[in-house]
Amino acid sequence: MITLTPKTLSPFSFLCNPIPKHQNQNSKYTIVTQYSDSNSKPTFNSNCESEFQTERGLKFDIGETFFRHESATGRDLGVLAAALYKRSKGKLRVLDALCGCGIRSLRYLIEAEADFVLANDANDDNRKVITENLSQVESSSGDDPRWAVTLSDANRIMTECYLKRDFFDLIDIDSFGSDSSFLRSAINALKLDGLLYVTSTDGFSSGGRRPQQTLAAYGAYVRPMPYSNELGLRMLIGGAVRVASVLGYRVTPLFSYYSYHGPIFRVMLRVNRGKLPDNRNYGFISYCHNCGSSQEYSWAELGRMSCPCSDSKVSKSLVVSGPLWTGPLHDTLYITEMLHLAEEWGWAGSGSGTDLDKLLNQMVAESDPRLPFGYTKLDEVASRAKVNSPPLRAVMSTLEKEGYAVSRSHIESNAIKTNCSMAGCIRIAKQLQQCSSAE
Ligand SMILES: C[S@@+](CC[C@H](N)C(=O)[O-])C[C@H]1O[C@@H](n2cnc3c(N)ncnc32)[C@H](O)[C@@H]1O
Repeated sequence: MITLTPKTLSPFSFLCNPIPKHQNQNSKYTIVTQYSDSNSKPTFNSNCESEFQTERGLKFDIGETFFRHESATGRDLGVLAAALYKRSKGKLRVLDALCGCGIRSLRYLIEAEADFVLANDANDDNRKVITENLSQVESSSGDDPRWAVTLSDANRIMTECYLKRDFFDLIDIDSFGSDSSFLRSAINALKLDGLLYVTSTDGFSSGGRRPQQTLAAYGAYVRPMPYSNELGLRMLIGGAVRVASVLGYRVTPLFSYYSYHGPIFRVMLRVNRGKLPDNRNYGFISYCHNCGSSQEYSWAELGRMSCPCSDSKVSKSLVVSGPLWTGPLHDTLYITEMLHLAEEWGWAGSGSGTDLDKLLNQMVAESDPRLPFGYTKLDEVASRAKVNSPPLRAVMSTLEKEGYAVSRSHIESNAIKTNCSMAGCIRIAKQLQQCSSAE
């Protein structure tokens, strides 16, 4: 058994040329450093110090592992995306690279019906609890193992898989802080058209207060803007775009999810052969503190940044972040199918009474291709219009009546996504104030 602590990590930076991937790669899984021992199935006994948890009806133990109840929604989304992948491809091999207690592995096995899950965590102490949890699932189906546990550094296990041409359909990177150091080996260990689910919890730098850190971790200089949490998602995707392109791959997001618990930024990416998008979807975003408008710039336009407002203070007022992913945050078709699957499973739809229902519906609405990046906070509109904060529903229905595209934002409750300018929103806020004063 090889057990490494994060400090013994090698970044494997010598691996510059990816091994060719084959879509239907069926090689037998042989490289795990430690298989679970299926003959010594543990029982859940009353001597356990920690109590069992349940999630979507599944029982599991967390022992002394790091576990966040608040991440259940992120796990729901991962399972839905994985289940759709399995339905369309007929096969699903998952690498849960930083598995904690193994709850994701369990859910990928049971709910997404993964054919095989490799549950890995660098912490040797987690072995018992991961194995206990996964032992609820038969360890093999015929001659084929259904799951295995390794206690290795994530980069090491992913690189070993890559070198053995043992590719996965889905790799889940649920890391502390930034995901950046795992991206290269994860992308290498994925099958073509595979899914990469990455997480970042370094909300401080995503908020734009640490541009030097975001530059180091994600290759993007990110400044504070009113929609900083969306920039955090765009920075995460942009970081993956950059690493993937070095290796000859391109990534596109299936969904992007922000949760204020943490805060946590999660994106599900599809990885395929390709290059950086041509001046599209990977560029710069500006925000003018003077007029509140935002713009997108390609690399070619870098020297020509200015704000449409003609105020002389403009150059001081304009802040720019990038390079970032500037394309869609969700794949409309995929997220819609996820919503339908959630309804089929009783996780969403009438009577489910869950936040997942609301979240998926908002994500579908957000994925309207007419909507630009960012969102407009109604408090900012009110402050610029010098009126009370306008009611969200009234603003949305006025915008719709005027022919604008509009949706709520899953990231910020009192904000809208719209293709109406800040000036237009200010006008509407003033009109609404006048109407309410006249009543
Ligand atoms: C955020 S927790 C995982 C939570 C789990 N995925 C869940 O949904 O409950 C991060 C885990 O990564 C493990 N870890 C930290 N650094 C690692 C590394 N370099 N390689 C593998 N595992 C690592 C920690 O032991 C911890 O269990």
